[in-house]
Amino acid sequence: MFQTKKLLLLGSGELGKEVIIEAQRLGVETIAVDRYDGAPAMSVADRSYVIDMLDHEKLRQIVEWEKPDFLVPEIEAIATDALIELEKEGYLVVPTAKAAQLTMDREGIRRFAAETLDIPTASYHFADTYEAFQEAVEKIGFPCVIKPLMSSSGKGQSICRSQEDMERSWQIAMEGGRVQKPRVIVEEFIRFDAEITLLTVRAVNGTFFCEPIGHEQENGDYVASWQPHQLTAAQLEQAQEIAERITTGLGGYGLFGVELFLAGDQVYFSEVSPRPHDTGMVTMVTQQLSQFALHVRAILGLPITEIKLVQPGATSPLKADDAYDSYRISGMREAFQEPQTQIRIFRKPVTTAGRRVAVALSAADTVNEARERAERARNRLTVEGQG
Ligand SMILES: Nc1ncnc2c1ncn2[C@@H]1O[C@H](COP(=O)(O)OP(=O)(O)OP(=O)(O)O)[C@@H](O)[C@H]1O
Ligand SMILES: NCC(=O)N[C@@H]1O[C@H](COP(=O)([O-])[O-])[C@@H](O)[C@H]1O
Ligand SMILES: [Mg+2]
Repeated sequence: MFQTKKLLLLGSGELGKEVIIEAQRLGVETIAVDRYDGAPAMSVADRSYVIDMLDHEKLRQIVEWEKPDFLVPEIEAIATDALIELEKEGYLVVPTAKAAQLTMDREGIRRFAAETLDIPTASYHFADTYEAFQEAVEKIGFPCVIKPLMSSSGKGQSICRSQEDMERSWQIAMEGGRVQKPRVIVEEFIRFDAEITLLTVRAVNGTFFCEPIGHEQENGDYVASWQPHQLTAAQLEQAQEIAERITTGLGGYGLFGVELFLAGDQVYFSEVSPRPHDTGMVTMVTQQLSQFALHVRAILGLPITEIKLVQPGATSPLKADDAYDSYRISGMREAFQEPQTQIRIFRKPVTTAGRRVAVALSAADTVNEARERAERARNRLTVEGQG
């Protein structure tokens, strides 16, 4: 029998699917877990489980049953207190249980970055009643950004521009959060020139940075990403210093997506994913080792040498316009007219309005050309739904 390590993935979306593929390439046995059946990574894993990952006991049961060598969170919404316990019992949580716990909600990571590590961020306040929210908005001033503590891909997020927006912003946050805890972060609105993800790998032989990835967001969810994004020498130095400090603070081995805002000479930390990042899907066409391959190598305790950017590239995500119980994606023949273009179809079983279902990835001699190619390819794809 082939003896190998076992990796258990908590969260099985499009990013986890690529992690599993990379782990399998290195001979690792893979188990995918998510809250619903037919999640993308499940189709490529050795086996899978469907549980409520916020349920401490259920999570523990699966871990005790499978006894994995690596517990790899793929989303934030996990019973992280169970991960803390399991780590104490000797399980290896990627990158660390502390990283999973601090990034599970916005308060943990924001306080850690701004208050413990003294890293520059937008000013912020937390509120768990409408009255406290009103006070927080008053302190921060308009415009400000309102987000539920536990959400991702912009769910529940809004910009509050004036007194008239306040009730609406509170309501959006209450409906968009993942747990029914009425707590929000009110953030100063940063008028940034650009925002980037700095993929940072902590491996057995040191910390490595990928070329910065530029991206654009609409309603808190990404709509375009490209690599490289040119930074001035001063910006790059600050960005790498922030990334080094935050990832050292979280510890462990793995890849992190450090989200930063660039405003003039100032670099602000926004948040960090202790795992591959959606905007980092671009590395599947730009780097010799994608963010997923780097994550797996680092997790396994294997060394990383140079991270080579082979050519500029860009991504353009395809989102469903509505909720469909049954749907198909058409237009691949037309999309593939674009040179140096690939498509990843995630095969999510159902859609909701705005749910990401596929991504177009293009390479070119310049970032601009790659962006145009990816966007044209994605525009030729359509989500045709029923029900
Ligand atoms: N304080 C801010 N000032 C200006 N823009 C902001 C601010 N906070 C967030 N944004 C915008 O909203 C986007 C999403 O915010 P954030 O990353 O906090 O949300 P998220 O739900 O965690 O998204 P994801 O899970 O995709 O990373 C940011 O990338 C940025 O474009
Ligand atoms: N910004 C975080 C992010 O992109 N996470 C990715 O989206 C999946 C959830 O998608 P869903 O909400 O469509 O199920 C997650 O499992 C992960 O792969
Ligand atoms: Mg973000």
